[in-house]
Amino acid sequence: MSLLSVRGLGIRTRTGTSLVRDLSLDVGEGEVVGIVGESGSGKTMTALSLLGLLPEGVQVCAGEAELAGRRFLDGPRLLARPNATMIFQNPTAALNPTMRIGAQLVRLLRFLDRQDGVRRGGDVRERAAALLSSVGIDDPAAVLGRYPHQLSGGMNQRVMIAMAIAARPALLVADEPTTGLDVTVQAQILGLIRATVAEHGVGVLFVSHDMGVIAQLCQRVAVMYDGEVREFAPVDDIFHRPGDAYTRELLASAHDEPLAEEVADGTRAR
Ligand SMILES: Nc1ncnc2c1ncn2[C@@H]1O[C@H](COP(=O)(O)OP(=O)(O)OP(=O)(O)O)[C@@H](O)[C@H]1O
Repeated sequence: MSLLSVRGLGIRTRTGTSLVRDLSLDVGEGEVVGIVGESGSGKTMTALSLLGLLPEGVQVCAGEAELAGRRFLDGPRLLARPNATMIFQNPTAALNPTMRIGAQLVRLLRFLDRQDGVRRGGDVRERAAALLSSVGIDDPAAVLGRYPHQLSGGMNQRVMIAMAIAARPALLVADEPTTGLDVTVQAQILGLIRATVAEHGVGVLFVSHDMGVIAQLCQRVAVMYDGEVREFAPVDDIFHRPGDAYTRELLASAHDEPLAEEVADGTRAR
């Protein structure tokens, strides 16, 4: 059974411009599903709609979505907050610039405790430090005392991922989380997402315009063009047997012969 199931999703502006049409996809437990496509194809709107985070003036107009068997989206109505969290492209902007990392994490953990109605033992600051360790931050005590602008983009992205998994979501939605990071840091963050999937069994919906990143991380891929899914298939099919002319165009423009070889010889991590 799918963890996330989206059927016939439609998104439009309040003035009637259609942004996404009849989009269907699903994500299994422990699976990373990519959404790829050129700028403006509707990837971000799709991701935001699933968390009830569409910008002012943009709304879901059709379709339904279920997470772990519970319907949370029914046409324009968000029935419940899905057990999903989001990782954004620009972590430094997504964090509060005026608060130290420790204060932000403590506030989040207290909020989550209240939400769960659970009184957890242990010092909340220690739990915050443990959370940072779990995302590969070697000196959590020092990082807790810093402001976001005092950390690198990659470090802030680790903090964002720590915050995203603190809520123990069933689904992580990541929108270009490695765009703008240098290649080495990008590889580390992708490794962290992979490790998170392995450890917590979450499903991931991973938005990217980068076919290379998609090849490294995803098991299945939805290719979007102009608000529609043109092809939804296993990553090997997308790279080796693309069924849609637009997918072939996207691959050609990515100039990623080496990546296709990686997929073929199995050196690509899954
Ligand atoms: N706040 C908004 N109000 C109205 N239309 C919007 C808004 N934000 C984006 N759009 C439009 O929605 C369409 C889909 O945009 P979206 O951001 O989902 O594309 P994308 O595939 O994620 O592109 P990118 O890779 O550049 O982020 C585009 O035509 C865009 O202009």
